[in-house]
Amino acid sequence: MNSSPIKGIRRKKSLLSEIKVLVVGGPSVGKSALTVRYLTKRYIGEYDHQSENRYKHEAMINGEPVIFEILDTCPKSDKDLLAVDSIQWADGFLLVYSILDKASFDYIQRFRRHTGASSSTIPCVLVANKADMVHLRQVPTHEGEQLAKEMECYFAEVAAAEQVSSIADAFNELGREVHSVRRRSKPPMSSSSTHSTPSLFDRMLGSRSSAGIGSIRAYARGKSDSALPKD
Ligand SMILES: Nc1nc2c(ncn2[C@@H]2O[C@H](COP(=O)(O)OP(=O)(O)OP(=O)(O)O)[C@@H](O)[C@H]2O)c(=O)[nH]1
Repeated sequence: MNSSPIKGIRRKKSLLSEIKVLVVGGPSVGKSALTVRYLTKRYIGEYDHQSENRYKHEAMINGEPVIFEILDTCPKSDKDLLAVDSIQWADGFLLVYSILDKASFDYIQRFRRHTGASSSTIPCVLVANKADMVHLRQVPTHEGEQLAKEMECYFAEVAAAEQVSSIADAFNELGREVHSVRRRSKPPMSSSSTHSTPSLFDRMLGSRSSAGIGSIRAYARGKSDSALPKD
């Protein structure tokens, strides 16, 4: 696995706003299935588990065209939290666990402790995948809801295997959160300017004198939607 994915990305000058999304979660929770569902509307059952994948995708957020740059990560094990440079790179985290796998829920909680991630430090959304297999559920809905409440972020139970629009909703919600942070952290700029959100690393540096990452700055509380959306 390339531990430094950022270096591999050739940055072109673009008039569009870019939103860099890190898809985070333990092994086999469905990160690739969700990402490809979002990008192509198709479900592909099996993916290469050896390498990270990067994608670019144009979308409309708040009526504005944006480029989503998506890094679909590939941890080697439940213990493998992501490299710092991947974390620094991101404008937002799409946090994924599987409702069938308690260890994958624990992975997100460890990632949260590792990074201090919450919507008050960096935009994030929490997605519980494989909701088509409720009979094998290991993580109750209320535990996902509770974690999202603590992180002040959007939450949805979804099934990459069966749904399209609910997965797009999660990516779009993350895009809106990133936009919201940018609006709050920057003075108005001309519409032809490109934008970038202060990275988590910038925020960490900016918070050295304060109590921790979580104390840097709060912004709009995300909404929570625990119901399995019907496409
Ligand atoms: N039942 C069900 N299976 C799913 C769903 N999404 C993904 N899967 C299956 O879960 C397995 C893992 O999916 P991936 O998308 O490769 O998971 P990943 O998180 O990218 O895996 P790594 O790259 O190893 O970290 C595959 O067999 C998928 O077919 C879902 O919504 N429901």
